[in-house]
Amino acid sequence: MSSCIRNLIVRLTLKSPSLYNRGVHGLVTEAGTEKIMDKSCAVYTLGTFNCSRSFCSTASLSEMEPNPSAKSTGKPSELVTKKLMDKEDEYVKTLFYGLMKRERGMLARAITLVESTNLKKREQARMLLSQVLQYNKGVMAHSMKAFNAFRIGLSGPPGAGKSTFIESFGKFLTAQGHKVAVLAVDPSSSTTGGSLLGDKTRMPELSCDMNAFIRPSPAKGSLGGVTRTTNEAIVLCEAAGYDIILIETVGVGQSEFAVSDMVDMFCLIIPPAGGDELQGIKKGIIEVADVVVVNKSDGDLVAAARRIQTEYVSALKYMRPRSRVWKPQVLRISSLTKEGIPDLWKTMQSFQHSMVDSGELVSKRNKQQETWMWNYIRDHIMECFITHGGVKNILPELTKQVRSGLITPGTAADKLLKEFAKES
Ligand SMILES: Nc1nc2c(ncn2[C@@H]2O[C@H](COP(=O)(O)OP(=O)(O)OP(=O)(O)O)[C@@H](O)[C@H]2O)c(=O)[nH]1
Repeated sequence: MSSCIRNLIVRLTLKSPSLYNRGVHGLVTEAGTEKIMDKSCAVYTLGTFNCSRSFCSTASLSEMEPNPSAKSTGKPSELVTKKLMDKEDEYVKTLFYGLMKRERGMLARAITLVESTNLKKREQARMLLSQVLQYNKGVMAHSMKAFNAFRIGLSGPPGAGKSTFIESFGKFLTAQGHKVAVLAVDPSSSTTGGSLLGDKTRMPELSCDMNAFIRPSPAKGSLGGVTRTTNEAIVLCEAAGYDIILIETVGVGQSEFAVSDMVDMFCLIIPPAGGDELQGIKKGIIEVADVVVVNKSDGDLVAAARRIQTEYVSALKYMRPRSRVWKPQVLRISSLTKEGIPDLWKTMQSFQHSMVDSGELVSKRNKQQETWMWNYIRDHIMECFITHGGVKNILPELTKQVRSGLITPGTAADKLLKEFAKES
């Protein structure tokens, strides 16, 4: 029985000699039209395709035939830049198709590319990302969804049990057929020389799971740089078919706030302890939490976990709601016994539905795109600033003078900015 492929993104493998000889490279379907892309990146509208299967995300050309009544319009598309397909960008092309094929190794290499500071690689990363963003947008349009993946931010003080939680929660999700990516944001790794976040040894079972992808935090970088690359890694993971992205952060600097700016839902994980033990939690972070998870609610710790839950429930009552449709919840779980994890997932899904149905998720993501752009600009300007020859020459002396109180920080900043304004 043949059925028509409509409104879907389909990647073709280059198997059909006739189409291949005509230079046909792949097929992109877009909002009701089916398009075929040739090697020079011109995109031809070919009408509908017949397929022996109702849907497959990857289809070989042998399974498809162009509709004989359809005509090629021969119009080039602006969707795909010609540059991408040039020979020197073979690597970008390999990565893009590797992502489409959902190869974990290619995803890891693609993330390494976006993390690179090498100028040529940055250019390649930009090409890859524009292709991937276009692809993700197409997938969303065709599946009529407001998102490809559910992005969940996780934060909490050291020892709260984040990695134990990610291990249990991740396994719970993959058992339900989800594909889970774990990314980490840890700008402190630039000073400690290496990050433990996202370290696979902290999640031994999940790291062996074929439906999970764990990426440690980059070993160096400013918060701006790390969040930019994390934003980009999210987009790459989505293209590679991961439908749940967990972004873990340590409570260092402003990293939790940066993460809350790039996720759909922000989840604060705390241990059943108060006072000094909760010092790691920054003021204000509770205000951005959509759910507070009291972990370790097992054995002798259940009573303490209940007490903490009550405290947080009353604290949240006095906070100004950030959403019209969602009130932050406080749940108790045990990452060791896995008790409470199914209920937590239900709560997360209910959050997701409310946000999608109300349109809040779309506006949140739109706003996040803008924040991402500004972070990118800030990061780039800072990089230009500190690598500027003149600035580099006077920075150590001026810093010394500011520290010893000889000049005001404002005066030093003015001098540095004046130097920066000169040609390097
Ligand atoms: N009883 C109990 N202990 C737990 C639970 N979850 C984690 N732990 C323990 O808490 C300790 C810290 O757990 P981790 O998962 O390493 O905590 P973390 O937040 O990742 O810690 P950092 O790596 O320091 O950021 C370990 O000894 C865990 O075994 C839980 O649900 N119940």
